[in-house]
Amino acid sequence: MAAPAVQTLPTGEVFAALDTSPRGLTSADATALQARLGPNALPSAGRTRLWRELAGQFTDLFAVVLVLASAITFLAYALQDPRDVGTLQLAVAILCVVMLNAAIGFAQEYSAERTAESLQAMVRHTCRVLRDGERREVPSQHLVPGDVVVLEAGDAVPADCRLVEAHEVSVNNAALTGESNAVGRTARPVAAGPVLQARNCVFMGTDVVAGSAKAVVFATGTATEFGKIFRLTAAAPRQKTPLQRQVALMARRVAGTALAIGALLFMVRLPAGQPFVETFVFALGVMVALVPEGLPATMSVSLAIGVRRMARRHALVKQLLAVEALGSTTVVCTDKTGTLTRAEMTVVRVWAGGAEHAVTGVGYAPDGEVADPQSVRGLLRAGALCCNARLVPPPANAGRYPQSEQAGWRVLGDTTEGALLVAAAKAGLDVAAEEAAAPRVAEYPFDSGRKLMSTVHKGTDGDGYRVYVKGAPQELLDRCVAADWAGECRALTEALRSQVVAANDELASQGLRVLAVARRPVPDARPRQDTAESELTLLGLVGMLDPPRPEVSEAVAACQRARIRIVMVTGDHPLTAEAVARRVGIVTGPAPTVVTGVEFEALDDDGLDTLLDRSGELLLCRVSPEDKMRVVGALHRRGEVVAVTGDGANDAPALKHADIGVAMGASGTDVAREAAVMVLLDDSFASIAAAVRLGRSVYQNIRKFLIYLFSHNIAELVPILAATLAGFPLVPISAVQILAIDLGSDVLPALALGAEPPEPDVMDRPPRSRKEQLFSRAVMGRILFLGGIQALGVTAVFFWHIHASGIAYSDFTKDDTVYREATTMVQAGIVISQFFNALAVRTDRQSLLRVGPFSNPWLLAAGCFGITLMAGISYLPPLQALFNTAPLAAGDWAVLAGLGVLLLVAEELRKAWVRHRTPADPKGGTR
Ligand SMILES: Nc1ncnc2c1ncn2[C@@H]1O[C@H](COP(=O)(O)OP(=O)(O)OP(=O)(O)O)[C@@H](O)[C@H]1O
Repeated sequence: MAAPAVQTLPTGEVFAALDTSPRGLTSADATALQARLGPNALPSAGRTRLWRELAGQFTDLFAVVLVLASAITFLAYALQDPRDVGTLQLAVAILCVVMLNAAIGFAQEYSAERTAESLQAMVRHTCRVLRDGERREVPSQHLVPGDVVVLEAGDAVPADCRLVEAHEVSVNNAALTGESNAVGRTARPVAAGPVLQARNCVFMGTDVVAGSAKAVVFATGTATEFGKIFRLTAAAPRQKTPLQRQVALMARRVAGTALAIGALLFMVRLPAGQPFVETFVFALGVMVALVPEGLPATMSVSLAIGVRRMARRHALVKQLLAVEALGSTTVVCTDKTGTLTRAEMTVVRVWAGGAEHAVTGVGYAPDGEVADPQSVRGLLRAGALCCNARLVPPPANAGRYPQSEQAGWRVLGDTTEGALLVAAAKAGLDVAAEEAAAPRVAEYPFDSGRKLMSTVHKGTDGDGYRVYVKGAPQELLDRCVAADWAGECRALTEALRSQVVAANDELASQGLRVLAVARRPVPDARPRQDTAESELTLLGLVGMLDPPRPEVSEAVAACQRARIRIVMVTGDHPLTAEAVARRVGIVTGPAPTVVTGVEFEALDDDGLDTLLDRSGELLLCRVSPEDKMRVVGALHRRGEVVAVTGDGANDAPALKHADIGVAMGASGTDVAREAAVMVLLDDSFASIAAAVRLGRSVYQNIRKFLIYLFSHNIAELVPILAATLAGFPLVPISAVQILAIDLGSDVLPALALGAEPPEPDVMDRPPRSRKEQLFSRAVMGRILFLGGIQALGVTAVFFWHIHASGIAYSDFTKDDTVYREATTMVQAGIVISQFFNALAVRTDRQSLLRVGPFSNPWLLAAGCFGITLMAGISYLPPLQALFNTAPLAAGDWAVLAGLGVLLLVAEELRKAWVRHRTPADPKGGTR
């Protein structure tokens, strides 16, 4: 197969040169060729990345600081005389911290990558291809050279192909050439030269941005031009979300504070007569212990859990950023067809010559009837000839599997067109025979800016050609000069025009999508588009029913409770839009603001701002993708966090511009899916609402474990400072004990908090402000409150135990049993109160009893693990030796448990007070 010459061949010779035919390959040939050539895919990234990822964990700033601290501690141990085994333990413990941290970070990144891969696999990558003379939809991986593919605006080009038919087609070759402007393509032969420059070829990795085409595949997989230049070298660095950056910044600040506290302790204790090396090692230990090592990893795990939960609710998030932004969404601009409705169009009314005709039947099965079919056959024939969609009958074995999804009739292509084909069949038309009798010679494809589509056909009686046009009635009516009135051609007078408009309004107000159909004769096969679409004769109107999705009303209500504004942005008629909006609950009031594309375009920026200022229900109808982009930009400027849905190729700019671009996974184009950060597998609005709910809960969960983790730092630090100030010669809790808490008993509850299910009232609050800092005053306040109670408790327990012994401060040594018991009580006190703390932080302002103290079993298990570990540290001799601890009496445990309960009660009282003070939580955010 001489690929370089393929561009020079006349279209008729392309098929033979590529061993195929205009009917495409046979399935058997395609399967055999696939077995020989392999799938049409590019190899995935090499495995070496794993090692790079692992190594990357040790180059992190925290890791470097900790490795240095460990090296200094080893050195200190070597210089000590006599050598203290505790110093060695500390050095080893710090190294363990580094290892553990690297392991968590690595596991998290590895699983995030696997998740991304499996999410990727959930999005369909299919293309339309002719096999055995029939149009089929197959996975792009199954393409082989010789396949004849059908391309439409919005498709990603699945392989390198030579065009054999091109209708106003243009492609974006940016991925291949860097040139981002759309370039026109033709089916005509071009001169020999580099294939990449051939204007009659399209290439894998590029997108069709307009028009439609038929093309023969000449190279697949690694043999494509894209495959040749494709190198999966270093993957693009993964962007950190603002939330991750905030946490990283905070962790760094805390690390800086820890360093300062370490230095302060060193300076305070040294003049108090403590030996230099020991004091230095102690200060270093405190510093290391206060650094929140596992925090960034816990944060990423929590985001990754959010991503997985969203995937389960049919929302695939391509960037972590979206998880975060979803939680603060304030406006959702949503499409109508497919998102709020099922996109299952059925023609129920046909209007022609002043009379309305009902059509019966549901779904795409052509079983039903058109009242008085004779009088609408011409209209339905024209509509059906001007379609690219195909009706697919149920498979032969469907009878055996009546429940199967495939059992019914399906539409391949646009469902609006599918409905027209079904209506034509119900009127007794054989569309295939009509197509054969009046073959199509040219096409001006549908685009949502023009809202029209036209095709040119050979006249059946051999006299010239006919143009058939279908599209939005308003647009089409403007181009009509006459109307077919029961077989008679009448001039379209103002009176007649108003009759058509009234019929259109009547159909639209029932929530029907209305299409007008028209025709005109032309002398030649390739009229200019503006000629083809002017001086038309109107044939009539077709009204289609597209029922709302049942789950949407509830999701709309949830968004309204969550004070998220829903703006419907549709290309449809205002009355259709309003009827559907009422049905799903987007419009409830008597007078929603309905703005059409024409009115919208007349608005300047100030006018647009005033429009958006008006609170209340807003419907934007008959708008183009450019208008959508403008509205997103204006909302964005006003500080709103905007989620916008899109499916077409020209929705891409709006999807990119929005905070959360949401593409339709089932019906959307490849281009839209690439531009979006979230893909809805089921196209449903309800999935957006579900994702917002999960996004909010991810943010809440992150706040929960931040409060949990940072509050215990206070409990670790305060007793040390108190002892230093009180002149007690030893530390109430050693660095190794602190590390045991940070890495032994605290990590799992923090992870369990990150996986908390959404709180029941998460959608009953307004969105969090975009400006709200993660470490808001409220969060800091809670850290101090909870940490303060713990700190006071354990400090009191320590000094009470020391004082009760009656021994003077200066007589205490490290080996003293009373000291070892006291220090064990401090450590156990923190572990136990952290268990209660974890329960306390589960809710922001609700009583824990409302969510149920036992509703997160992972958290309870993690807490029990921590307490068991602590019991081991207290009772097992080897651990006693390692941590310098002693066995506690039952009464001691009871006192410590009392401390935990006290913390929980204090927090419940605080929540009750907050609920009493701000019952409606008007500001949102800090709850
Ligand atoms: N295949 C088609 N051929 C001709 N006209 C069409 C076709 N599909 C839709 N239209 C007309 O164009 C109008 C706009 O359709 P378009 O698909 O751009 O709207 P949309 O913004 O996607 O609508 P929605 O919000 O309902 O999803 C429709 O109301 C219909 O009248």
